[in-house]
Amino acid sequence: MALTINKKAMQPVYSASLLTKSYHLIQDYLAISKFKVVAMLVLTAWVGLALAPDVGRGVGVQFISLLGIGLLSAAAAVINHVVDSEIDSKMARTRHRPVAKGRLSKLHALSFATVIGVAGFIMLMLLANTLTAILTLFALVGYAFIYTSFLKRATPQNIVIGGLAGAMPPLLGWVSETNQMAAAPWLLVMIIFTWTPPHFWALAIARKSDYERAKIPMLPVTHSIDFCKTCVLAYSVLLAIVCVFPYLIGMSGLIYLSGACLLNIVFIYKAINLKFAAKEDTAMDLFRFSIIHLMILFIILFIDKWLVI
Ligand code: HEM
Ligand SMILES: CC(C)=CCC/C(C)=C/CC/C(C)=C/COP(=O)(O)OP(=O)(O)O
Repeated sequence: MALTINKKAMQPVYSASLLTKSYHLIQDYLAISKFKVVAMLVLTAWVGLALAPDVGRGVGVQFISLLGIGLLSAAAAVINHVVDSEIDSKMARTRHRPVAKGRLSKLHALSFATVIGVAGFIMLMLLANTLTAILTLFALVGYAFIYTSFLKRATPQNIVIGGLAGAMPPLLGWVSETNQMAAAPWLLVMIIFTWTPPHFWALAIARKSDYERAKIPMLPVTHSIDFCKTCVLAYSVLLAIVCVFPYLIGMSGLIYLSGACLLNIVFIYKAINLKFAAKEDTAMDLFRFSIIHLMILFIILFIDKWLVI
């Protein structure tokens, strides 16, 4: 009798703790996948796909192609958490990450990366094409191994060179449709490639002491904060120029051009502020704006192409 009562009393407690455990595990999986970054990568891949010549593929197949690109990007992010766990544990911004903190073992994280990575690759092979699968795999290797294991620790130009991997998704989206390379999507790659240095260096300025402590040669550490601010300003001007090219080659129209100019004026204004009139939060403000900038820019690219005649 006592046993039955106990059993009944324990059952809800057991279920609740299982539920809590699963919830925390999912939270950790999302964190090591850099879920928000991957969402942005998939947005840029989607715009690349949407701007490609229509070859009559179904929406379902397009969705699976984007899912494949997203899963391989997430796998790259998980490998980054494993390779960087020692560095992450030394930095205030990253020390609570699941692998750095020891909540997830490296083996557990790598198994997760393998499952989602293989799933993503198979999706691309079966429902997109081999070229997309191979290019996405190159991007994974570029970020997870070349940038994370080597460049990040080797040179202050780490994120300039390594940025190419994160800039690839518009090309991947385009190629998933057409099964061939073209010049136009490379312009979109160039936009993200030029956007990455001011995006990251703004954060690195605000978090310089973190990188010093972890002995990572980020630009504000190896050179000065002042020099880094000059580079941010120079790249924001370069970004404004590169953003005009989709209009110049006839890929996008006046809606895109107006939106891009407005966004880039704000970007340059904030970069000038950072260089000449910085307050405590100016660098983080620019970092946050860079994310909004890229998101709106790609949404405008889509609107310009599809919703306007
Ligand atoms: C080598 C290239 C890049 C570097 C070094 C870099 C670096 C970073 C860092 C350090 C953060 C802060 C993460 C945190 O708060 O824990 C961040 C956030 C973010 N990055 Fe980048 N990034 C790069 C490329 C990209 C690309 C290509 C995209 C998208 C197209 C992107 C989108 C984002 C987004 C959306 C966030 C905010 C994430 C959040 O709020 O959790 N980044 N980036
Ligand atoms: C297949 C494909 C498209 C792969 C690209 C994957 C990817 C997640 C790119 C984003 C780049 C990024 C967030 C870099 C920050 O790494 P960090 O180690 O400098 O930053 P952290 O200190 O926040 O980890």
